[in-house]
Amino acid sequence: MALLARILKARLSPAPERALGSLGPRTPGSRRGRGPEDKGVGAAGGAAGRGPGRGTPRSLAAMPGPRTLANLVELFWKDGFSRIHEIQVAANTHGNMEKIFKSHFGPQFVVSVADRDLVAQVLRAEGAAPREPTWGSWQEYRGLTGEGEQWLKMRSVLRQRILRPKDVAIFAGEINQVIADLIKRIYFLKSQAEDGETVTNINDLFFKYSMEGVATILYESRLGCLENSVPQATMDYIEALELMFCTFKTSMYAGAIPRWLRPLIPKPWGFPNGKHCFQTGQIHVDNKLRDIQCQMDRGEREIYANMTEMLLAGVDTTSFTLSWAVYLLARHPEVQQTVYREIVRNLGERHVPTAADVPKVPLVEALLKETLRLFPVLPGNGRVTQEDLVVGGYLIPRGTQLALCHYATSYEDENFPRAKEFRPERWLRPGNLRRVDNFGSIPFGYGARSCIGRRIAELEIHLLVIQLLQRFEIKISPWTKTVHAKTHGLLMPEEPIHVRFVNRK
Ligand code: HEM
Repeated sequence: MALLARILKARLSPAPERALGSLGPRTPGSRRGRGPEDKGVGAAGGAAGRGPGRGTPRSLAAMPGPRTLANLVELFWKDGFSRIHEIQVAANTHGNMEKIFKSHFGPQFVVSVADRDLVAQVLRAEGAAPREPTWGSWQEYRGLTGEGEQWLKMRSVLRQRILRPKDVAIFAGEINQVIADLIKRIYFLKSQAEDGETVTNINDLFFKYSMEGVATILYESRLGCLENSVPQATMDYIEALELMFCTFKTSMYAGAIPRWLRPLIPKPWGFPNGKHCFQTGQIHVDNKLRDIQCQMDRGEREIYANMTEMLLAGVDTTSFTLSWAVYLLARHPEVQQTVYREIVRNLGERHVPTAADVPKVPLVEALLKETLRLFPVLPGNGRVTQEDLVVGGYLIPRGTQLALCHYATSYEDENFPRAKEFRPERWLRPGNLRRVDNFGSIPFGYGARSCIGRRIAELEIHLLVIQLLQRFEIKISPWTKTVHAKTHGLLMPEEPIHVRFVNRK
């Protein structure tokens, strides 16, 4: 049954929601809300953690950080927004004092936390409905799904349906159909290439795969993204999505421009295509509603908004991750060979995998974790403190925007020995693969606000990687040099990646 149908069914007979009373204040490091899996990462609780002393907390005035003017020059003049991830690492390597630092982005004030234990402390102290910063135009879009109680209600329904691997396992059949179409498309593109092997700009291919995959799961309808001739309505939708992602960066700039200056600057921060995407999502949801003849007396708006949000959140994130994974495999043939051997040994050369097969190839799971450690599509998670917190010895007042810099923590040798190296096998230590509280690398976030589509993304990526490697040896094209990452809202390849898909005998 499509995810939408499952959610609607749940809405008609809602499962008991978490008491909203638990939204109340929380002391830092409080153990409330800890799940059974919530272990590991030693001294994260309380106001402890690395940083200045444990006595009376210092005020924000004493916190280090770049000067406002220097920061604006870095961001606007030197295009620092594209290098947010590198700036995180640079700040982090200047010593413990700068594992927590403050910055002004025009009217925005942000405290960045670039230390594994401090990040753990902040996330563990969260309430039931953590708030994210609303910066620039994203706010207009997020307004659709709401915050606080409204968000918590809808999320509690979604959460019960798609947050565990076994919940999403039933979508494997649909995902495999999309994979079959993707593989057909690869053969077609290869046949068009001069050398019969090269596929240019693989992210374009994976964008279409991710979009088709998420739409299939959410709406139980196919968009035709992977067909040779893509339907016009789908083309319009793809265009709207692409434009929408492009506005992310401009909206970040806009958020950093003081309000009084905005009337003087032409408006780049509108979110015109959000509306378009919302409408397209609505058409699909409406179709599905008619299909199952379900009468909804309340909550339709929330469902449209959540479904649209899921589609938006599930396309670029998955496609960039796939592009990075394939790039890393192509750049590291020895790793690719080891993963391939494990697949053949445990699943065979042509067996179409199910969700139950994935744990039989732990190296495929490790490959995804290592890819996301090196290239976390969201290089940081944002939060707004809901009460006063003491972090790293500083008193952070309620309502402060926090940037949790997990790109920086992912590149710390202390957290991951030889952190710059691509070594998927580092995740194979017992208990490491499925641990959710390795705060050094939390590419899907953590806690109540963490990625709701995580299990869908993992299934889409695991099943695809297995089948790609069963069929092809992936080699880097001579046209692709070293590809660097840039932050454009998400951490994405700076140049297009071209690879050769060489048929296996
Ligand atoms: C590799 C792929 C993906 C990555 C790395 C990723 C990562 C993330 C991260 C880091 C967050 C914020 C977490 C936080 O603030 O703690 C997030 C939120 C979210 N993700 Fe994903 N995501 C991926 C795929 C998906 C997919 C496939 C979907 C939908 C099908 C999805 C839906 C969402 C939604 C709806 C939110 C907002 C959650 C909320 O605010 O309640 N994501 N994701």
